[in-house]
Amino acid sequence: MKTSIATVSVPGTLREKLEAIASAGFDGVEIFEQDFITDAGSPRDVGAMIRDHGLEITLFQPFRDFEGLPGALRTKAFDRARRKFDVMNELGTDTVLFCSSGHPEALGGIDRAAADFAELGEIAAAQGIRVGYEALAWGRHVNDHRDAWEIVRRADHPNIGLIVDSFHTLARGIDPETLRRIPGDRIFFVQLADAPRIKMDLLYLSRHFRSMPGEGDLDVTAFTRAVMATGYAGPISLEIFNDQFRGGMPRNVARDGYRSLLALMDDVRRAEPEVVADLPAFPPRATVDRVSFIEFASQGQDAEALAALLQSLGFTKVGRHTVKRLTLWQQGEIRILINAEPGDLAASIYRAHGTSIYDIGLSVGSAADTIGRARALGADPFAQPLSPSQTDIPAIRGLGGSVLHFLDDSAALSDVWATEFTPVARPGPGVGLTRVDHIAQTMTYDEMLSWSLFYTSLFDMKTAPMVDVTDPDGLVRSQALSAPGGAFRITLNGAESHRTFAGAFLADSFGAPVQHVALATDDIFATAAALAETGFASLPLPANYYADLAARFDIDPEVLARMQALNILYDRDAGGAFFQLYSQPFAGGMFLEILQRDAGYDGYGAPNAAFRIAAQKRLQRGKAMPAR
Ligand SMILES: O=C(O)c1ccc(O)c(O)c1
Ligand SMILES: [Mg+2]
Repeated sequence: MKTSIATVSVPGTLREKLEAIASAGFDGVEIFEQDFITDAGSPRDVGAMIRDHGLEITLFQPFRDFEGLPGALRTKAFDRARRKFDVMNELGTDTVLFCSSGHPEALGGIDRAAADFAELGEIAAAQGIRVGYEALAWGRHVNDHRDAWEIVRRADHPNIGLIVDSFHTLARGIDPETLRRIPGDRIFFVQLADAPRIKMDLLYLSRHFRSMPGEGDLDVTAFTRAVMATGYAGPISLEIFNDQFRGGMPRNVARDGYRSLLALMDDVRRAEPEVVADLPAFPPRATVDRVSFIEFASQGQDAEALAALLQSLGFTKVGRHTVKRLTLWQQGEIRILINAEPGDLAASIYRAHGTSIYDIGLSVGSAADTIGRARALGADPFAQPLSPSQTDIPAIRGLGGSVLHFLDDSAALSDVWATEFTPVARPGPGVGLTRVDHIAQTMTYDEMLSWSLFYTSLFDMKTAPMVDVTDPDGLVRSQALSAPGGAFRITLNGAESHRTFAGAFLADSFGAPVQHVALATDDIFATAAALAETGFASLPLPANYYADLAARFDIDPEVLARMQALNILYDRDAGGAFFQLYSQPFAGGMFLEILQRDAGYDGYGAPNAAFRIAAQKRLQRGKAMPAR
């Protein structure tokens, strides 16, 4: 299988694009004509530069408005084609994409278009060129791959074939199974792109909102399975027009593309093993059973303040690391570490970001397989010097330079707590916190797709629809990802403005990755009552919020009064009820959440987010204002 990506998908100058594409691991590139024209090199020089990067030119594109034109326009279109074939020969590529015409004077008619392509086929054959015809979803007369195929079939020329693009088929709601009846050797090229399912003009959606396969809502896997089942053996190429990617870092965009393409082809292979050839073998998506630990980087007085907060939340300091300045706090199955070791990554994280959660330990089916898949998909492995008594726990880099460690039931990894920590106390009674429900990460809006791809390509996790959260000073987009049964949940919060609570946290902490952690209890009223005794300060909510709850839901007035007294928030959906309680912000905008969810409630209390943010900001402003 040959992997490819269109130059239009990656930001930068042509040279920057090629460097990024080659280093991500692609075999080839589609040259988007504009990227070639803007370069100062001759076609031969550009071709040589591409090959010097170890890349093949898989396609030259696009040639627009060719078929169905009358008179002089038709003559000019053929002349244009000849000139472009010459350029292609100098560049060193033999396949070109002709997209269906949008020309206002194009006449339509399947036989007219077929006749144009039959004639073009002769010219192409003489110049050693293969022409692939693609139906644009907004083409004037041809906007469906089935019609494009009929034109190619009737043109009946060996140098004229079909090009299919998942966007054009899936965004129009055309059943991808219809591809299975096209002979694979008549398909000259395959382009892949995903997109969000939003009602929008298709041209606009395609030119601005395409995304890497797996980042959107289209069934690119079904499309690719159908194409591969035809026997198609040419390049598989990404063609992604996306506004955010245009402003991104070339290397990151190319790396994400390669990651998404490999994950996709692996899915196709697992569904239809006989249709995918020469894809390197790597393990399936990892199953995450739970969050095994959460590690803070903190030192000195900040670490003491954090320890006091954990104590007020009912955690017990149960262990001290045998060699490092690392303490282990526990309650239920929740383990929290505070790392004050001077030489560790934790120390540099603390210096750069202040107290922050920089390391998350996940309990997975197989730590070795998880690392195997992560490496295959281009994740960065993480390691730091260990003392001889320390266990080498497999790890990779996560969001914002943070770390993800993987633990499993293997002999070496299952007893790290016993072997590396000296017990200092038995866990106390606690306040009823049982497990980590979810981890909330904050990033810029432009990074959201990249991080959702990171998690969904590596772990068995699904994305929930994006929701808008209003902050008094801007909008925050929030997307949840969850493993089956909610065993592991992450919410990604994309801030567009530094003035939002999320954006200010991001700016003030120089990009620290975790803004809050939600801990589960089976009885939030009992937990809140216990917390009232420990000196824990919850986030106060206004009476208006509770009046609104009373209006929206049928809550027993006595229960509602207790919720108000304890600052408990509420939500309900068809699956059940959901209760939340927040800590006051600490360490520059971090906070903790305590929640109780019915088994059937799969959300995160999104309707409450705006009230939570307003309350947090009110508290911050109150603290910032001098006492009078
Ligand atoms: O948006 C376009 O014009 C365009 C051009 C070439 C393609 O292959 C495509 O899918 C879209
Ligand atoms: Mg295309």
